[in-house]
Amino acid sequence: MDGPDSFPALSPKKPQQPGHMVNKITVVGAGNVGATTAQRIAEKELARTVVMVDVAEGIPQGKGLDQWQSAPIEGFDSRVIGSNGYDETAGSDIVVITAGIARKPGMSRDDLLNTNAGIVKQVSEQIKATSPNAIVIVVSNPLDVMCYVAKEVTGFPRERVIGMAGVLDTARYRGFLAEAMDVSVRDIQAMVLGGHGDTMVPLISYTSVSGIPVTQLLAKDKLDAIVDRTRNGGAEIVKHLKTGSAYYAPSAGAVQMVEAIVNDQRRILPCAAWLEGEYGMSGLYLGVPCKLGRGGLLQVVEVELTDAERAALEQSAQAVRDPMAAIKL
Ligand SMILES: NC(=O)c1ccc[n+]([C@@H]2O[C@H](COP(=O)([O-])OP(=O)(O)OC[C@H]3O[C@@H](n4cnc5c(N)ncnc54)[C@H](O)[C@@H]3O)[C@@H](O)[C@H]2O)c1
Ligand SMILES: O=C(O)C[C@H](O)C(=O)O
Repeated sequence: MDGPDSFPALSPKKPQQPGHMVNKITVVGAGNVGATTAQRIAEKELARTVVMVDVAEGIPQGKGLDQWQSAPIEGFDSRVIGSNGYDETAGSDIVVITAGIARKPGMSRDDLLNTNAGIVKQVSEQIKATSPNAIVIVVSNPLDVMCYVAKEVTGFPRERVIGMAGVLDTARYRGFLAEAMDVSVRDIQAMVLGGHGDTMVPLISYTSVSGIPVTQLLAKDKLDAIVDRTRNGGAEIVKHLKTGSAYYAPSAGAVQMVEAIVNDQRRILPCAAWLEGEYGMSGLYLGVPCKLGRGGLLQVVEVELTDAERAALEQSAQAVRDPMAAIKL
């Protein structure tokens, strides 16, 4: 029968997703990365309440309300709220720190060091006081050093302070490879380790396409160009945007880590972890393969590296140690 009566009854756009939700997830910083992260967490229903906190008056409240008003359309029941304080965040299961300034064209991430160390210190003090059992995922740059600040100030164990960068760097690498070979991104397995800077280490020896070593499918010069583009992937976007840096892929990376923890997925993802002897190094954060599940960092996975990869990882570690030594907490 024609006409409006034949229309099916309106139903939520998406069926309920399988999986768990925790009680509360806080995202500190309601800017580009923070707001997008909060939205993705809510849309995936990873927490009953998602709290956005920012020092900018009205911004987290306005964005929180706006996101919550998308819930009837998108069909999610996570409640999103915004605040300028930490009372609403009390007892968070997970806190994602995105507060801090972003770089502009011509700047390196290390140029953000002093400003963001002050911001991450202040945020970490608040988290320690209000959510002492939270798992903290750091996104603010320079990433590896900001993880150190968060760990030092909260005093949380390494299992509960982890950094997001490797998932993003690996996603860029996988995307460039998929494009070059005209294959699905889903079929590219890869891992980018090291610090989140120009010295990061895309591991060609662990890069495959549905199990086929990438070196059998792509010429060396093309592969080298992709490795180079990956290392400069953040700067490429900063150059386009002119003000601010990437946030769609970074927020997706942070939420993949959140999801692995909330759903106890035990995924092996490249994350910044505090090293305690793994890869022959201690006393710094560095991107390494990590098993994530309930509790946060369950294990740092050690893999064999070629001599060249090991040397590159050492060099990348030094590029983290230098700015780390320059900050005073
Ligand atoms: N690790 C990564 O891979 C990665 C990826 C993208 C961005 N980043 C970094 O994430 C950070 C945020 O980037 P963005 O694009 O969202 O920047 P943005 O400027 O859009 O947002 C940052 C927000 O932080 C807020 N803020 C500042 N001080 C604060 C404080 N003390 N407490 C709470 N909020 C505070 C600001 O008001 C602002 O809203 C930057 O340092 C950027 O370099 C890291
Ligand atoms: O490049 C930046 O400054 C932001 C972020 O670290 C990125 O890699 O996109």
